Amino acid sequence: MTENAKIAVRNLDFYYGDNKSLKGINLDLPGNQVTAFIGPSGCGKSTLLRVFNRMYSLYPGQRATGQVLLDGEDILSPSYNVNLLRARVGMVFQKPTPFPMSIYDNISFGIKLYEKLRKVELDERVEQALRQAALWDEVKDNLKKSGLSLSGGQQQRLCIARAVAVRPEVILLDEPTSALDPIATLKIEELVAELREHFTLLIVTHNMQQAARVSDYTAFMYLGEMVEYGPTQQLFTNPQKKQTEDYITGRYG
Ligand SMILES: Nc1ncnc2c1ncn2[C@@H]1O[C@H](COP(=O)(O)OP(=O)(O)OP(=O)(O)O)[C@@H](O)[C@H]1O
Repeated sequence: MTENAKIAVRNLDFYYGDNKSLKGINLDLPGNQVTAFIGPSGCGKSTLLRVFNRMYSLYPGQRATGQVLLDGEDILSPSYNVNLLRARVGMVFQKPTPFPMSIYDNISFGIKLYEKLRKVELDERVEQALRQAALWDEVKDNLKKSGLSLSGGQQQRLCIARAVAVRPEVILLDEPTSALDPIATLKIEELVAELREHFTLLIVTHNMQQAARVSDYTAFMYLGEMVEYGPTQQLFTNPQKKQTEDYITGRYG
């Protein structure tokens, strides 16, 4: 394992029933960086992302073999507590999914699951999370309003605030801008770049320009395999594999 790997993936296979969707993945992901996962539809990007917080374990018939080491500890081990894992590895989905409750409660809900805070401390944490998600100025006078009353882009930033509020180490983003307009998309991209100061971010995107704009490292996947992984600039300007070159120049996918 390289010394600065926050997450090290070792010989990871993933199965939906009998269907093998990830094949022998090996990867070292650095901390406090943004890594983008790209590749044609069905190549396994979302499947891989969902392994990092064991989201798949909610579904019978889905299983992973191999190792995923978070700071050296195997999170796939049955003895690794999944609640602890979800606190360490947060997730933001494709469609904004605020809870049907107030903006304040959307944020405080997750914090209360893990910590007992006094009201003033909770207020501070809610404000801090909303500031980190670049949403505070827009909602500070309306914290009691429903999270569902916000625009799509604001709702997605609320979901990011909800994720950062529990102070995870890693944040998984599964195509977080695909339901948003270009301006809301730009805001989320800027936010992702800022958040790397405090978190390790892993983002699945269909959009190669987005990967090039927001990420430090890019992983190109094809048919369940990790074809190429490296610094984003190198992968886009000087790919080492022909498959990568074909994909980024638009020859397939
Ligand atoms: N719930 C499921 N049951 C069975 N097979 C699945 C399931 N979800 C995904 N797969 C299969 O696993 C493979 C990888 O899918 P995955 O969704 O991870 O790809 P992806 O790269 O994220 O695709 P997209 O860009 O279209 O979201 C595909 O062959 C897909 O058909």
